[in-house]
Amino acid sequence: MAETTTYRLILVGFGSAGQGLAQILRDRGGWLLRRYGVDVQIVAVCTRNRGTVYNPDGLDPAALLDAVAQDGHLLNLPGQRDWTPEDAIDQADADVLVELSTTDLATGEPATSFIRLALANSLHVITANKGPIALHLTDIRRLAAEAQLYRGYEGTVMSGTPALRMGWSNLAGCELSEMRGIVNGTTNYILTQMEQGMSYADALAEAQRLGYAEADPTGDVEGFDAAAKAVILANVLMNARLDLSDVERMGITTLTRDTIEAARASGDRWKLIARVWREGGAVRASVQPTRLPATHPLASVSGATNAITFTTDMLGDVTLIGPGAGGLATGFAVLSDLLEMHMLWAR
Ligand SMILES: NC(=O)C1=CN([C@@H]2O[C@H](COP(=O)(O)OP(=O)(O)OC[C@H]3O[C@@H](n4cnc5c(N)ncnc54)[C@H](OP(=O)(O)O)[C@@H]3O)[C@@H](O)[C@H]2O)C=CC1
Ligand SMILES: N[C@@H](CC=O)C(=O)O
Repeated sequence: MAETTTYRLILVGFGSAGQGLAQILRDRGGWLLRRYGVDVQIVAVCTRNRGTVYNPDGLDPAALLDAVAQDGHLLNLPGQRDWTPEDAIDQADADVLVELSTTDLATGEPATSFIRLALANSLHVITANKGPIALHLTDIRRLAAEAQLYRGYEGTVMSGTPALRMGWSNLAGCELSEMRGIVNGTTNYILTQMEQGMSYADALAEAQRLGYAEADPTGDVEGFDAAAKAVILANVLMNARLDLSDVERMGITTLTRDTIEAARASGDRWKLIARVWREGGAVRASVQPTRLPATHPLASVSGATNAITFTTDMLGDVTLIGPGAGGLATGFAVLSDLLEMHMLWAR
């Protein structure tokens, strides 16, 4: 019988992404144990308004999901705690903080403080929250290295589609001169629906219902989310030191249905394109709505699907396409970091 390693997770945030992870553990927990020898237990779930629960022997993912589906909260489950996330990080018997609270691109808080506290308390950290990684990556990396702990943030760019891992690991040894693509699922979904005749407001409401949009969708439609991802790509994969204010940014709110339909009538598509490139000794980044001819490789990338093309010195262009948003895809990103930690790092 292969050795089993147990990972006890504290989840901060149980929205679309947290529930996606719980679904994966509900449906694949046994398979993960057999296939990889990992026993992944959620021991604590902390939310802002929907309750906080703790069981040192593991909470049942199905019960967590049923409670949210039926009651809209966790307040009727056993294991209630009057805990803040800080209390959970201090008091729960756990190995990993999974930080999935709301992204705040102005301060990175409160997520960054949760992450710092977790690292100080000897917990590994996995997050899909773009605030801490776009704003405080250097500090988080340093704290994790000093404490000899894992920090994973694959889900911050293209959710479960491994854009960062592709650049960092699979393309290691190549020099990257440019990265460009569609890195926000919500806006790509909205643009695709508007091409079919749906109104902007209905398309946005649908993107929210499907769990693609940020809690404040201004972050999506005004291009801040894509700009944060451009910063993360630049800083992680090109060793840059960009801030959000360095990104030339324009969202999709200037595009009307008429503009989009007119482009479609002539075979073109509007896409929100993020671009990061080397220029002289500097790294630059932009996010702009761009009209693409139908023949362009990104023109047919539709819905919440994302795509990124890495321009490399040895392979030329390498393109990765896959889901860019959604609970299950983001839950998978967390799982992929956990398995990386298990397979390459923590053993
Ligand atoms: N959804 C997606 O497709 C993707 C999301 N991400 C990122 O993952 C994170 C989670 O996204 P998602 O699940 O969609 O977001 P949701 O808005 O669906 O859920 C956010 C969760 O965080 C909780 N929360 C917010 N603030 C606090 C706080 N101070 N303390 C404790 N809990 C808090 C909320 O509590 P309550 O339930 O009480 O409101 C809620 O449970 C975000 O940072 C997002 O940017 C990254 C990639 C893709
Ligand atoms: N709101 C984001 C979620 C993933 O990062 C998006 O739509 O891409």
